[in-house]
Order: sequence, then structure tokens, then C-alpha cells
Amino acid sequence: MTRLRIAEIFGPTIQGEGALIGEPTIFVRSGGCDYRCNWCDSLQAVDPAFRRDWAAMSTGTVWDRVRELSGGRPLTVSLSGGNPAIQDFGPLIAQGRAEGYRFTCETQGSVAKPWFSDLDTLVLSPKPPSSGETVDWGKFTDCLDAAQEGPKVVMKIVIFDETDYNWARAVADRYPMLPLYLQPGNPVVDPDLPIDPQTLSDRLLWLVGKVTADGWFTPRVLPQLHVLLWGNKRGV
Ligand SMILES: C[S@@+](CC[C@H](N)C(=O)[O-])C[C@H]1O[C@@H](n2cnc3c(N)ncnc32)[C@H](O)[C@@H]1O
Ligand SMILES: Nc1nc2[nH]cc(C(=O)O)c2c(=O)[nH]1
Ligand code: SF4
Ligand SMILES: [Mg+2]
Repeated sequence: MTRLRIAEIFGPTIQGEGALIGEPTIFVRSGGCDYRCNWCDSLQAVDPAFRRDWAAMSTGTVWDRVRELSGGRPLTVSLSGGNPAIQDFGPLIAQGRAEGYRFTCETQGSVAKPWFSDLDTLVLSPKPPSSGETVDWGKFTDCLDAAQEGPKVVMKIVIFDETDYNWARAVADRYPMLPLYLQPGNPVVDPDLPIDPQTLSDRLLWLVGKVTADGWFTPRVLPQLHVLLWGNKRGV
């Protein structure tokens, strides 16, 4: 049986970002990513230097842990990472949905999987120039196609600067059918360092100022609520 590489499973907490912000959620964070974003806030699930901390778990064992953390009450499970789309979460989703749980997946849109169509929500987060990565739009479109008529698909873009902002505007024009969420980038992601609430609020203010000054009224602008509450602490 294939095993899943899992960096951490935690919750219930609240979803801190995007379309499902505030929703009670269990997170299953997979290990391994095909990207290396300059500002990744989850390097412990990306950098192979942390490989020894990733557990090789069967679908059944992952599911037992989710059930235990949720006290058996069906809630929302977020598959994040790393890039969860480099692994096979189909059997986990099937198991959970049979018990009434809902599933969402966070991915950058670089790898499409058939199991996307079994999700309730697919969050595609294409990476802006500041990340140092370059989006393959063919692959991104493959992800949309894999979702088919299944989940609600939304887009979430992290904005660090003016260049990212202009890039996000062009991407929005390209995918007008996708509800769009913008979140300011967090420049300090080291779990051992405190966040600077003033910097985060200045960045959010700047982004709100941009969209309102431009009369760009389609995206929703949101902070990372969990970062405001807990800083860069892991497992929340
Ligand atoms: C760690 S990623 C994991 C899922 C997937 N690899 C992705 O990037 O969509 C989860 C979310 O955190 C966002 N993110 C990562 N680092 C961030 C930072 N420094 N500031 C704000 N958002 C960040 C990503 O853009 C993504 O939307
Ligand atoms: N509370 C909370 N909300 C989140 N939204 C996206 C997260 C992620 O790292 O994927 C995340 C996370 O790690 N914690
Ligand atoms: S794609 Fe996501 S997990 Fe991978 S490096 Fe970028 S932000 Fe981190
Ligand atoms: Mg995160």
C-alpha cells in the first residue's frame, strides 16, 4: 500500500486564510514540494533537510489521527503542505467523505490530480514574481480541468510588492470566473522569531489602499488570521 509523507497533522484550529477563513479545520500537512518560494512559511514541510521529521503513514493511520483530533465529529479537513498534489490523497478523501467530513486542498497549481474532483473546495495559489518561481499556466489550467464540476475552486494570491500586485491584476483578468482572495505576504517566517504586528498591518493597509484606489472591487483582501493570533508558531 502506498504511504503518505506527512509533516504534521493538527487541529481543530480555525482556517486563517482565504475563502474559508474562521472555519473550524483540521490540517493535514504533507511533506515535499516541487517549488521553493523565497518566502515560504512552511519550510519544515518543503526542505528535504526536515525529511526525517516527516512520517510515512498509511491512509488509515492518517485518518485515525484526524478522527481522533476531531472527536469523531465531521468538520473540514485542509490538505496543505508542501504541495499535497504530489501525493495520492484520493483514498483519504473517500474515507473522510463517507463519514461526512468536508475537504479542502491548498496547492500552487503546478500538478493536477484526479482526486481534485472529490474535494469540496480547491484553493489554487499561483505564485507571484516575489516568490522566485514561474507559473506554468498549462499546468494551472490542468488543475482547473481536473476539478471539473466537483469542488468550488478559488484563487488566493500572496502580495509582497507593487510587481506582485500588478501581476495579480493580470492573473485576475485571465481567470475572471475564479473568486479571488488577496493576502499580504508575511516577511518574517522563522518560527523562532516574533512577527511584527505593525509591519503586517501596514502591509494589509497598503494592499487595501491599492485595491480601493484602483476601484478594483472583485477580490477580497484578508490577513492571515492565524499569524495575527499565534505568530509563526507551528501546529496552529
Ligand atoms: C505553505 S503553502 C502550502 C500549499 C501550497 N504549496 C501553496 O503554496 O499553495 C499555504 C499557503 O501559504 C501561503 N504562504 C506561504 N508563505 C507565505 C508568506 N510568507 N506570507 C503569506 N502567505 C504565505 C501560500 O501562498 C499558500 O497560499
Ligand atoms: N490556522 C491556519 N490556517 C491556515 N491556512 C493555510 C495554512 C497553511 O499553512 O496551509 C494554515 C495554517 O497553517 N494554519
Ligand atoms: S509552493 Fe507552497 S509549500 Fe511550496 S515552497 Fe511555495 S509556499 Fe511553500
Ligand atoms: Mg501557512
